[in-house]
Amino acid sequence: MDFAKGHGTENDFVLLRDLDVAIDLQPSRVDALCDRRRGIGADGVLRVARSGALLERGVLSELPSGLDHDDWFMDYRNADGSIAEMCGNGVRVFAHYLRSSGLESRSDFVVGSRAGARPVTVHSADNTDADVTVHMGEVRDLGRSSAMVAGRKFDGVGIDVGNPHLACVDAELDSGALRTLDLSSQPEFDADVFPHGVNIEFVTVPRDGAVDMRVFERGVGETRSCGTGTVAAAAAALRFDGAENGVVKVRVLGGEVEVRIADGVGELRGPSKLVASGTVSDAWWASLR
Ligand SMILES: N[C@@H](CCC[C@H](N)C(=O)O)C(=O)O
Repeated sequence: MDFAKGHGTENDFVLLRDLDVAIDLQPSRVDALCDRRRGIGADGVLRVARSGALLERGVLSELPSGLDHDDWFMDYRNADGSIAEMCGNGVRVFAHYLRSSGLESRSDFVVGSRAGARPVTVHSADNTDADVTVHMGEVRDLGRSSAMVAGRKFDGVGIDVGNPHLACVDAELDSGALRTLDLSSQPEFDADVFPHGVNIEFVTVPRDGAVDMRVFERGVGETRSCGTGTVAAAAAALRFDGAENGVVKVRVLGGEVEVRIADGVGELRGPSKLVASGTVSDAWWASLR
């Protein structure tokens, strides 16, 4: 089984090219593949296939809105094997892989996700680096909620970007305090508001159009970046300033991305890097249960 490894601002993925949808991605296998000691190591897995093939093989029960059979589909799995609706950094890396592997030659095309179609613009791409904009769709308000970290309460706003987020812009959180926040375990959150779990962003107040962010991802733990999380953080930061629309630079542990929010719709621009490719041992893969 061939794989590629890539990351978007150090949110890293194993990509599996599976146009026939023949690979069984049961959770225990994804978990092992993403394990940084037992496997290759990654925050998630991106199966590369077309929407129609995933539908025919029963991986999708229906085509998400706006997708045609021929559209590419990013079949995303979190490191613990759970399925998530969307992954913003993943879409950039997925689009980069399509271009670098020769599967796609256009600069503008659609990448499907369980949250629906996510059109991309590939501004530049070579075999290692790319610069990609993802049209992230609707940014929906889920109301106010809060998270607890080490006995400290963080107020935030629930935001749906295809997947659920709680973005906590905190006036007392400067970049130093953000750095020392202990995100080694799951922050507490209100399961009545987020019955399917939530990705939680801790965000400094906007200054000169930029914020710093750390994130604890559902199904993964702390990651060095989360693309959908940066869109949620940008929306929350704009709202903190009393604005609905604008452009926000979001600095994460693994780099920096630019988010544009206009009329309730998000756009994410940032880098992608492809760092390796190789073969997963068939015997090892078959031995996983
Ligand atoms: N890292 C991703 C988000 C991946 C999914 C998330 N963990 C979830 O369960 O919703 C991103 O870049 O958006």
